[in-house]
Order: sequence, then C-alpha cells, then structure tokens
Amino acid sequence: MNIATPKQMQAIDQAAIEEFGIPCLVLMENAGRATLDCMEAQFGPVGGKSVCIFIGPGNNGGDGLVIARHVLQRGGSPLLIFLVEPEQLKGDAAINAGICGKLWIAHCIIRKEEEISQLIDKIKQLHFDHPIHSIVDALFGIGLSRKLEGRFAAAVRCINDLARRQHWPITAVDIPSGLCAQTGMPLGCVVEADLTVTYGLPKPGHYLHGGTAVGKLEVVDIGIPEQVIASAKLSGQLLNRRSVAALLLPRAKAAHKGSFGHLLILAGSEGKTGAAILAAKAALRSGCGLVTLAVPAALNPIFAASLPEAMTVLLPHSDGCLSSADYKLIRILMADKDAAIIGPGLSTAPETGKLVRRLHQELPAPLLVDADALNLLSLEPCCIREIAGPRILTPHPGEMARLTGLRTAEIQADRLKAADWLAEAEIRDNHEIITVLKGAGTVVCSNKGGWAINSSGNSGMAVGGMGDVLAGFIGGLLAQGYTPWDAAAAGVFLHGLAADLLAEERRQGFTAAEVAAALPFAVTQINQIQYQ
Ligand SMILES: NC(=O)C1=CN([C@@H]2O[C@H](COP(=O)(O)OP(=O)(O)OC[C@H]3O[C@@H](n4cnc5c(N)ncnc54)[C@H](O)[C@@H]3O)[C@@H](O)[C@H]2O)[C@H](O)CC1
Ligand SMILES: [K+]
Repeated sequence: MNIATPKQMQAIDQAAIEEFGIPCLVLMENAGRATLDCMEAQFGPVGGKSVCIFIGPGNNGGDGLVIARHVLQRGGSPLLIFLVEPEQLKGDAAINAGICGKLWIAHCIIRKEEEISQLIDKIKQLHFDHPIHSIVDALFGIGLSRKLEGRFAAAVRCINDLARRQHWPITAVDIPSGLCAQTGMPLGCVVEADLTVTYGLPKPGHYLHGGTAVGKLEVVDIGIPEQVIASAKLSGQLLNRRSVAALLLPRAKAAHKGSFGHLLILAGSEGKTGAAILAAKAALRSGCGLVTLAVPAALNPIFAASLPEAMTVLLPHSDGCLSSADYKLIRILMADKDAAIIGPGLSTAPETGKLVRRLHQELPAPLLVDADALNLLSLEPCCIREIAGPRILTPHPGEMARLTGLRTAEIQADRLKAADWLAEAEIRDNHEIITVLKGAGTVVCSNKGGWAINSSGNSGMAVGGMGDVLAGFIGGLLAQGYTPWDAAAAGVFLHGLAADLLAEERRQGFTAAEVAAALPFAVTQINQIQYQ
C-alpha cells in the first residue's frame, strides 16, 4: 500500500476533481458515510444513541457534518459542537453546514475557551436522554499547520477527558487533531483516538512515532479513481504483511546450505561480545545458508562456545577490537561471501575506524553498517558517499544525529526528512545507499528516491540488543540474494512482527535473543497468508 504525504494527498484530490470532474463534495460525502460505517462496525449501531461531533474550521469539519447527517438518517441523535461560527465555514463544509441547519440538527457553538465547561454539562445531560455512542473528532485533518491553542486545545482536552472518564470511544476523522500528518509529531495536545478513519491512503503521521494516538486505523475508499493514484507515482509505501509477503524469495526444495548465501559478520570487541552473538543468531535465523563471524583472536573462545552453527575466523592483528591491520585478510575472506555486516559491539578504537572506512569505501559486496561502525563513519562524513558497492546504514536517532550533524531532537521532529538525507547526493558510481532510521515507525529511505514506513513493532522492543538482531537479520537476507531495498524493508517489518508475536503473550520483558528466535515464525506467518 502506498503512503501519501499531505501535499501528495491534496494533489490527488485536485486531480480527481480537475481531471475526472469528481466534485470534492462527493469525496466529502463518501468520506463521511464510510467513517460512520467504520464507527458502527467498531462500536455498534448509532440508532437510539447520541453522537457528539466536534467541528473544526476546514473540510475535516465538513466530513464531520456529513457524519452528523447520516447519524440522523440511521436513527441516531447527533450533537454538533462548532469551534467556529457555522457561517465562517467555506465551500463544501459550508454546504453541509447549511443542510444540517435545515435538518434542525442540535448544535452549539464554542466561541471562547471558558464555554467548554458548560459544554461538558450539556453533553452529560444529553447522555441521560440518549446514551452516548461515541465522540467524533472532526476538528482538524491534514490541514493542521500550527500548534493547537485556545479553545481548540481546550476542545481536544475536553474530548480526551470525557472519553476517559465516561469510557466513550473516540473516532478521529482522517487523523487525530493535534497530530501532524507529515511528521506524526504532536502540535500541542492530541486527540487520543480509539479509531481513526483516513481517506484514500494512509499518511506518514499515522505511523511515525508509533501512531499511538491513532488507535485502530482504517483506510477507506472515497471514490478517488485508481488512475489518479497511479499517475501520482507515489514513492512512499507502507511496510505491512501484504507488501512484505510479496518480497519473500521462494526456497527451492532441492536446496543445500550453499544455496542460501554466506554472510560475514565483522563485530565484537572486549566486553561487547553479546552484540556480535545476537547479530549472528539473527543471521542464522534469516534463512541464510552460512554465517562466519570474524572476531578479535582473543575473543574466539566466547564465540565458539555460544554459536555452534556459525563459523569463526580469528583476526590475528585485532587485539581486543578489530583493526585495519586485518584489512587484507578480511578482503580475502570476502572472496567467497555474498554480503557482510560490520558494527555490532565493534567499539570506536581509531584502528577500527580506519578498517570501517576502508571497507565502506572499497568493498564491492553489499555491506550493512550498524552501531559503532556508523559512529566511526561519522568521524569522516565525506567518506560516506564514497562507496564501492551497495550499503545499508541502520542508525538509531542518536547515530543519525552524528551522521548528519543535526541534533537528535531535530531528527525526531521530522524522521522522514532526516532519513532522506542522501536524496540527490552524489554517490560514487551511483551505488544505492539505504538508510534505516530505527525507532517507533522505522523509516527506510533509499538515495534512489523510494521510502517506506514500518507498521510493525511495539514498545517492548525498547531494550538492548534489538538493533544487533535487526542488523544480523537484514545481513542474512542480503546474503541470500535479496536486493538491498528488499532486505531492509522485509528485515525491518519481520523484526517488528517477531516482537509483536512475543508481545501477544508478554507486553514487555522479552529479550533481543527471543526476538531473534521468533524471526522464523514471523516469516512463516506472512508466508502462509495468500494474497490475491
Ligand atoms: N481525499 C481526501 O483525503 C479528502 C479529505 N477531506 C477532508 O479534508 C481535510 C483537509 O481539509 P482542510 O480544510 O485542508 O484542512 P483541515 O480541515 O485540517 O483544517 C485546516 C483549517 O484549519 C486552520 N488551522 C490549521 N491549523 C490550525 C490551528 N492550530 N488552529 C486553528 N486553525 C488552524 C487552517 O487554516 C485551515 O483553515 C482532510 O483532513 C479530510 O478530513 C475531504 O473532506 C474529502 C476528501
Ligand atoms: K480529526
């Protein structure tokens, strides 16, 4: 499924209206009806019940007015709560306000913040006449452009308080008000929705930062022709079961361990062997045929004991941490390898830095660069674009800040923009560099223009070692012949899905090693779903 930024969605709307003559009023009508259908599917029929609908100044409010009319049509009692004078509404929202007026739909107008408290009494009174079915947030949608303040912020607080105290469900129209549809960042307070119904395509803000305020997300068709979406040539996609299932490579029955690639893992240092072991465990569970761990000689006994299925190679000149003195040996080792990863538990010793930068710039095979290796690359930013083969960088926000010279808060404020840092950059020999900006709503961005946002994963993943598992798993997919993009996209989604499978039994407290062990089950789960 594609993802559309607010700007792209507005352009798609325009195209539907201008090229196909579909009036926005029709799109609004379809949006309102489809939203009410989702509400009834989720919270039961509205007949005999009241629905409180908060109306904002734009077309998001227009959708809410359509919902009110159809609530009435279905035997419910809508209460419209305008945050602007109905006469101030424009265009299709004004048309729908006029219709609701002619239908004598009950309404009140909040002109000042102080009036919100009387509103609460009015809604409670309503509750005695007809039980409240739900609250609808039709204040702001993709047009929210600045922090909510004054009566608008008070209305959001009122919606959240009422819902929490009275246990009334909240439906957000298009996106919870207060949430930026582009960045997923809160612009002031945010409606905490139980259900969000969005139109045509999901937006980045529904998934970035984990989309916690969104609740259950429904993407509904409102009659925008497929041709319009196709001709928009959207480069953003959602990583979900359907899109990732299509990436999985078949596994021939008559296969042997040489059929599925050989991964070299350059990782580990004194006191940081666990990261290397986790990466190797995850690689072994990716379906990769062979995994070799190249480690500082002195550390070998630890690895040999923990990883019977992986081979280990001792790097003689790496004493306690990997050293550029072993560069030649590593290049020889790579002669029969299909991909490599460097980084987990590496440490940031200067001689390790020289090794990382040389491999990054000279190794023709696909290379994933993670953790300390990223920090070592950051010391010489100019070398990042000088590469000899495809690269996958897997920074968390702090490592991304060091790579880009931005502050971590700036990275988090617009994760899509931050991950897209290499777009249009001059990359030697035009190789592909993929950036995986980890976190809630991981973003995958290629310097060649494509981007994706992950929909799997949960807060139980906020523990040490998860990044090492992701690096090893993506590396294992790379070694099997997945393209860098497919390895990164499938790896990110399946890593999160493995954690979701664990979270079904334990909300938190599962370990990175358990996520590694759950990876094959995640692959099996999406492999079993047959998509038409
Ligand atoms: N194809 C579709 O997706 C359709 C979507 N629809 C709905 O239309 C809205 C977008 O409508 P728009 O009028 O552009 O924006 P909003 O309704 O979100 O309101 C913006 C409105 O509010 C003002 N504003 C912005 N920020 C603030 C603020 N912090 N405080 C006060 N006022 C603010 C801004 O100036 C605008 O006037 C979309 O989300 C859908 O719900 C269509 O109905 C059907 C097709
Ligand atoms: K909304």
